[in-house]
Amino acid sequence: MAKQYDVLFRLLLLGDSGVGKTCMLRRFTEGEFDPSHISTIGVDFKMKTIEIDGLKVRVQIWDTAGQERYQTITKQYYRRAQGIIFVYDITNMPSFQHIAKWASDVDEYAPDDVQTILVGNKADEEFSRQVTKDQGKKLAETYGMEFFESSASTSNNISESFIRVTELVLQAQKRDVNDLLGSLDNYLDRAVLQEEKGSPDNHAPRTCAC
Ligand SMILES: Nc1nc2c(ncn2[C@@H]2O[C@H](COP(=O)(O)OP(=O)(O)OP(=O)(O)O)[C@@H](O)[C@H]2O)c(=O)[nH]1
Repeated sequence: MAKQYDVLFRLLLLGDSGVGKTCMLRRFTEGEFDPSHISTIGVDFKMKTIEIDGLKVRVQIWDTAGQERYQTITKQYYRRAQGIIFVYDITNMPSFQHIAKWASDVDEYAPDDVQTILVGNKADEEFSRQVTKDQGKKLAETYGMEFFESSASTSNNISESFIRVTELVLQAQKRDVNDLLGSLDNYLDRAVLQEEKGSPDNHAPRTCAC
């Protein structure tokens, strides 16, 4: 059967337990919201195909458990991630403060070129807000990340967040390919020059010793 997509990217959701990672993923992949909280055990994943710049991009999104006791398992998934969404809950200040710890783990275990964004979820719960939008923006700036506030409940900014991190991964891949082609061009130019220099036509005629 013909492949149904052009590229496959691996994304990871990271953040404290209860910030809404599973709900965000379900909202994005299935368009549904379930208000019950069943903590993820270890990791789980869902797939979705989206179209960006005419390319069919298949995203494999890994939903990690926020609970400390699963960290040894979840860290094993950082290594293969190309994009990461850091999630905190705007009604839960500690979940925002812990982003620093999640980011430092990513520094340690994920590839250097991993693309990251920051998302403050549960933006529908304005009345219980503990983290201002400005605080979120500033933290994102500190890490050089783009920032969204989302709600898995109303679906506000859910697709936008997943699509944006996928776009960033795609752009990074294109840059890598262009860099590679640039190096290959340079290499070929140098090889042609060498070849021309080494060619007998370019040497002065040798005097015969005989
Ligand atoms: N009001 C509101 N509640 C939300 C939202 N997203 C998630 N929740 C609720 O928050 C609770 C936790 O959501 P989960 O998606 O299970 O959280 P999680 O981050 O996956 O948690 P772990 O699997 O333990 O890491 C659930 O009761 C959800 O209904 C949201 O955008 N708005």
